[in-house]
Amino acid sequence: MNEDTIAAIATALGEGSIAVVRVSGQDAVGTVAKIFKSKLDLREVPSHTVQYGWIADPQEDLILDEVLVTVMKGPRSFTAEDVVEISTHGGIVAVKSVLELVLRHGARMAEPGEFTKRAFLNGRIDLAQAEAVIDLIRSKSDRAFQVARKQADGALSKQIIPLRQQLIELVAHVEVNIDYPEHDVDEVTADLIRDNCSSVLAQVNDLLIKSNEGKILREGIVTVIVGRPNAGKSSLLNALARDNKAIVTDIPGTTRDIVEESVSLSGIPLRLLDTAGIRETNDKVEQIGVERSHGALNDADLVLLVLNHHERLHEDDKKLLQQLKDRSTIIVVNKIDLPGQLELAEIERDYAKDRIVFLSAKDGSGIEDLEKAVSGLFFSGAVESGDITYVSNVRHIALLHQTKRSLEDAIQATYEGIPIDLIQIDLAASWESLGQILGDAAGDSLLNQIFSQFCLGK
Ligand SMILES: Nc1nc2c(c(=O)[nH]1)N(C=O)[C@@H](CNc1ccc(C(=O)N[C@@H](CCC(=O)O)C(=O)O)cc1)CN2
Ligand SMILES: Nc1nc2c(ncn2[C@@H]2O[C@H](COP(=O)(O)OP(=O)(O)OP(=O)(O)O)[C@@H](O)[C@H]2O)c(=O)[nH]1
Ligand SMILES: [Mg+2]
Repeated sequence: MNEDTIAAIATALGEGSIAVVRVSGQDAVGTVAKIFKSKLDLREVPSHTVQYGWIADPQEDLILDEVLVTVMKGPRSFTAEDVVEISTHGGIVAVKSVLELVLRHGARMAEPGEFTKRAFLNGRIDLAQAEAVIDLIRSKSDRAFQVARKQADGALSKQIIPLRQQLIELVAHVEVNIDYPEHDVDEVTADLIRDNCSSVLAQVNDLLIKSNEGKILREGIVTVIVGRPNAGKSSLLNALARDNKAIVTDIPGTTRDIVEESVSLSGIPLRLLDTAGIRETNDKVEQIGVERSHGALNDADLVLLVLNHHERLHEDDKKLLQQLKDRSTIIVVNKIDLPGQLELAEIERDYAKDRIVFLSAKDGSGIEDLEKAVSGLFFSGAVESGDITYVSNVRHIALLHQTKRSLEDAIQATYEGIPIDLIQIDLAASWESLGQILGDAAGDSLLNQIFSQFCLGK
């Protein structure tokens, strides 16, 4: 258990109705008790109760704020240590002055992710669950949230733990049965290793297939091309597919139904969907097309928003720019072969430069820049694929691959007359790499790297 008591603001900084200072550690109750005035002494109150009172600077006899204080004694708390939460009035002034006072009375400022790190170090959650907490905070869609939610509850861990158990029992069993390690494996032991490794391998493969990577490799990233009529969406699909798949005319409202095509951009498989141009229309068929465009947009992993370089921004463009700014979106400024009218500054307010690509779907110039932008997004992990999966974290996927290789090596070795003590090394390695997913024996540098991605106060 950690010696020192940490504190941080747990809520977003900005105007809001309530803000929370979170304090955790051995002396959390004692620290807050020094600055909290109420009917009861905070050191005496029952755990998991809320107290009404005032935060006051005892030296200056100055009242800072009227608050509610929650006491949660370890181990029944988020960190498994004593936790005290102070709910202050919203806005940054009240909460900052309360935090400063807490820091002057014995707590130290928490590092980013330190509360969750303590929950891990104190054994309340494993590393895969802690990592899911970051995904929870970052998730931008209901589905991404659901995936993270499941993992935070230990869905992946629950599948890994029995596999590790099976492997450790195998290692122990083989250990007892080898009298002469330098000799070849006898048939009974070889069969035992093959049976167990194959069954674990099948389940590891299953996890990999269900992982994001697996889904993307099988089905491609669902990529929707949207924009106003005549922006050049169908022309872009054709340019990327190197084929005249979609009908292109200069009549706005040409595309009515969704046109689908699988393409590979720098080796990344995309399922491209060309959609009807989004606008208000009285044409019944076109209306249905526009509805389908919105539907496709909701289900997309990646969005290519096509704007016409030769025209000024339309209200419909502005709406889409706003709607898509928190999604995995690339802005495609098309028709750069024509003189520019588009108000770029307005787009650059909400979109980073590496998310904006200039091209001409007509003559093909700039298509490579789009490829670069897509692979940039993909490899940074910003593109999240739709389905509920257990494994979405690249660290977990890499460790599952490592486990798979060790298991395959062990199975192979039983056929090649390799000494048993060498096979034991492969078995132990597979047990260890599975354990690393859960954070077994995780080193400081890995933990720092993971937890530093958190926000302050988490
Ligand atoms: N005010 C507040 N709201 C919050 C959090 C918080 O820390 N504070 N959370 C922070 O993310 C989330 C809730 N997550 C939590 C997860 C575990 C425990 C906890 O105390 N677990 C103990 C005891 C369980 C029990 O009493 O049954 C345990 O699992 O041992 C608390 C909050 C969302 N809302
Ligand atoms: N000059 C120029 N014209 C282009 C370019 N891309 C598309 N066009 C022309 O713009 C017109 C509309 O292109 P489409 O690809 O059909 O546009 P769309 O966005 O699919 O339109 P809808 O299906 O009606 O929503 C056609 O006449 C294209 O030839 C480009 O890069 N440069
Ligand atoms: Mg079209």
